[in-house]
Amino acid sequence: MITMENIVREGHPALREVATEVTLPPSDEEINLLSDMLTYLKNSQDDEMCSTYDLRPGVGLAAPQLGITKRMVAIHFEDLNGKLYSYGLFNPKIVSHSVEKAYLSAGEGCLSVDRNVEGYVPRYARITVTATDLEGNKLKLRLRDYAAIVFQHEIDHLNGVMFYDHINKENPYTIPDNAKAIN
Ligand SMILES: O=CN(O)CCNC(=O)c1cccc(Cl)c1Cl
Ligand code: NI
Repeated sequence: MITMENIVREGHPALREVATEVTLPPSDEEINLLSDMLTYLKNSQDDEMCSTYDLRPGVGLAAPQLGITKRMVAIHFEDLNGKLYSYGLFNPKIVSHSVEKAYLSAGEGCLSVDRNVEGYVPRYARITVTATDLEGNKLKLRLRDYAAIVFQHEIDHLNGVMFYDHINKENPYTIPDNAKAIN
């Protein structure tokens, strides 16, 4: 099982590389890895597992955070309307996005960042993502608000981008232009 020991931290080169596309169909090793990434997220959202294995909670995880520069991400969370987003994705790609931006008023955090970095992270309010899931289905996901933000945080990891790269250096709490707050 994946634990925090497997997660690389700031300074590890994998976090600043552009990850490589996975050749489809994925190998058994790649399928098992992506499945283990999804399991990490589920474990990290279970109080027992969290305390037993000293896990930090997460709603997404990208392979570069394990030092593996492949375009694979796992997402697992329930939004405020109770909609479950649970995906293991190969080669996710943002194919279109809104002009409007959005940001989490609570800011963002990252398992690969062992410190609190304050400030608003401006992102697209709505995105369309194509990807192949763990079962080999080609997906086209239209995402908005919190889901859109989480997917962008993960896809950023595949491009060597950290959430704080987006924060305004002069004033971290600058309200980004044309952006709406998401609580
Ligand atoms: O790359 C994934 N992680 O680092 C997992 C830990 N961070 C989170 O779960 C998290 C927390 C707040 C906002 C966003 Cl957007 C995310 Cl993604
Ligand atoms: Ni992260």
